[in-house]
Amino acid sequence: MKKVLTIAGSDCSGGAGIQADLKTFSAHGVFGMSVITAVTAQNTQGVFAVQDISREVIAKQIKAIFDDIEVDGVKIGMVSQVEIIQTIAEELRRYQPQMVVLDPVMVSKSGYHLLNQKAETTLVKELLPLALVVTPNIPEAEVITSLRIKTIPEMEEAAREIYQMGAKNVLLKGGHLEEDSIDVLYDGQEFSYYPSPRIATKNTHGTGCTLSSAIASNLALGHDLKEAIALAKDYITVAIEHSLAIGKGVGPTHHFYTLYKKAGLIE
Ligand SMILES: Nc1ncnc2c1ncn2[C@@H]1O[C@H](COP(=O)(O)OP(=O)(O)O)[C@@H](O)[C@H]1O
Ligand SMILES: Cc1ncc(COP(=O)(O)OP(=O)(O)O)c(N)n1
Repeated sequence: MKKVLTIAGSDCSGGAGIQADLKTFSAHGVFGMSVITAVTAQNTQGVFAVQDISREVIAKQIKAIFDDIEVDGVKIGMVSQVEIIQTIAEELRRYQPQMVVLDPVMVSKSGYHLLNQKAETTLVKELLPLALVVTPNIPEAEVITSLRIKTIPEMEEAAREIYQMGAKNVLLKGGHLEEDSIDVLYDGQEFSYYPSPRIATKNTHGTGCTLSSAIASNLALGHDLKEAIALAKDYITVAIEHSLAIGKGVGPTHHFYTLYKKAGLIE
């Protein structure tokens, strides 16, 4: 069985972070493991508190996994502080996993800063070069490049700029566009496009976490990057189409719709 690791924060309400990542891994039939970087108190309405895990404990979690288990894929999500980013980068340089997907989580949908603003440049400098692909959403790409992004040509320009900062591949997600939800991949040579019609739902909590974990799973399963993204895009589209009206705010996506359907558990 392929083994995939998420290095990310915990979302106690189960919609994003570590919890979304582990559900995504299970839905892909890979064995999920987690290094927790922070514990958040959040739900479908907002983020109320964050407790970072110490850099020593983060380093020890990474060591415990890599010293014992072969890791086929890694996804990096919430990494809130400069010291935490430096620790993760040091450990990844030591263990050198090849299939690393970096989701540069900055601000939650509810507007909470999950990444300390001082850490934005550290994330780009330390983690970008270690990733096979980085998956910013439009607001994150705007922060990284200082460009304004509203259109596909503007997404292409930003993806090129992030590539020039040291990323091997850039997948700029289009969930924040006004019309269709088109994700744009730049590999340094050409652009590839992953379109889907915009699904009319407010329940999109954890979409970015889910997409990056699905890409990491597909890479671990042996797909090349373009296939891994295409399959992940299909997965997130179904998960959003069948998203769950849980809680009073922005509900989570459905990770097991296809599995439950095949098993006859839902109509
Ligand atoms: N309403 C929507 N309809 C269809 N796809 C969506 C919708 N919202 C987000 N997506 C898709 O979900 C994935 C995550 O994108 P996005 O929401 O931009 O990330 P984030 O959660 O990091 O803000 C992308 O593949 C994007 O195209
Ligand atoms: C612990 C934690 N990590 C990441 C996020 C952001 O997740 P994302 O998939 O970008 O979804 P939204 O929060 O933007 O809906 C998070 N909220 N918590």
